Amino acid sequence: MEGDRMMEPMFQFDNVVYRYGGSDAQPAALNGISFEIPRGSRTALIGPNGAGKSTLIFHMNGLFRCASGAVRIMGEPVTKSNQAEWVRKVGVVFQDPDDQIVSMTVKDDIAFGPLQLGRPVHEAHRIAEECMALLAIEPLAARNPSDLSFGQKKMVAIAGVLAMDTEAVIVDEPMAFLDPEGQRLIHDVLTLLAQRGKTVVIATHQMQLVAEWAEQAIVIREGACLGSMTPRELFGCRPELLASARLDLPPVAKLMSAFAWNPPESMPIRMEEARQWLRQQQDL
Ligand SMILES: Nc1ncnc2c1ncn2[C@@H]1O[C@H](COP(=O)(O)OP(=O)(O)OP(=O)(O)O)[C@@H](O)[C@H]1O
Repeated sequence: MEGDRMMEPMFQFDNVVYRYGGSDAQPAALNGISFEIPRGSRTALIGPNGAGKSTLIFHMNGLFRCASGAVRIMGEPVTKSNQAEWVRKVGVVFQDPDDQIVSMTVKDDIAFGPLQLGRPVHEAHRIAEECMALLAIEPLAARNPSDLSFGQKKMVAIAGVLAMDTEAVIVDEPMAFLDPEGQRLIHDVLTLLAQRGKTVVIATHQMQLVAEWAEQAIVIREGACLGSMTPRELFGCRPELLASARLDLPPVAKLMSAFAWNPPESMPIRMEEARQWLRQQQDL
C-alpha cells in the first residue's frame, strides 16, 4: 500500500476552481486548472503577474481549499478534515517573508518548525544552526527577523522551511530581492533539496533560473494551465506559448536563438551549454 502511494504524484490538480472571497461575483483566480507534479521532481510555475501562481501555492499545503475540482497531495484529496495536516509534509516559503516571522530572533524563528514537530530544544537549535550555515546567515542568528532587509528575511524564511525537513518544498519567487551571492546560495540549496529526493517547486519570473534548474515548467495564465513541458521544449520549440503568457526567452536562449538550430530543442539554453558551444566554434 505504501509502495502504491510512493508512485502517486506529489501534487495533482484536477479542474481546480478558486475564487477569493468565495463569491461567484469574483473572477476566478484559478479557473479549472489541471496538472501534475511528480515526486522528487524540480518544477517551475511560470506565468505573468496575476496568473494564479501564488494562489496555486496556497492550495499545495492545504492553506486554501478549492471551490470545485480536486487537489491531491501524495494521492490523498485535500479535505476539510485533513487540511491542517499538510503543513507538516509541504513546506512553503511565501512571496512575502513577513508572513512567516514568528520569533524574536532569527535562530529561534528557524528552530520554531522543528520544535512544533516535537523535536527537543537542543536538536531544534542544532538544525537551525545547520540551516543557517547552508544559507550563510549565521551572523544574523541573534537579530530580530522583523529588523532585517527583505532579502535577509527571505533567506531566514527559506532556512525555516529547510529546518522542517518536509517531503516537498515550495518557494514563491526564490530570488526576488536577493543579491547575486544570495541567489547563488538559494540555487545551490534548491538543487541540494532535489538531490535529497525532495519535490521542489518554485514560482518565478526568472526564465534563466527555469532553464538552469527546472525539469518541468508549468505555464499558467488567467488561472489555467497552458502547458507543462521541459524548459528545453518550452524555450527551444514553443516561443508562441511563452509570448501568450507574456514571458520571454531567458538571456542565453535569446542570444542562441539568433542561430538557426535544427532540431530547435538542440539550442543551448543553459550558460554552460552555450559556453561549450562557443568554445567549439572558436576551435573550428
Ligand atoms: N487577497 C486577494 N483578494 C482578492 N483577489 C486576489 C487576492 N490575491 C490575489 N488575488 C487575485 O487572484 C489572481 C491571481 O493572483 P496570484 O497572486 O495568485 O497571481 P500570481 O501569478 O502569483 O502573480 P504575481 O506573479 O504577480 O505574484 C489575480 O487576479 C489577483 O488579483
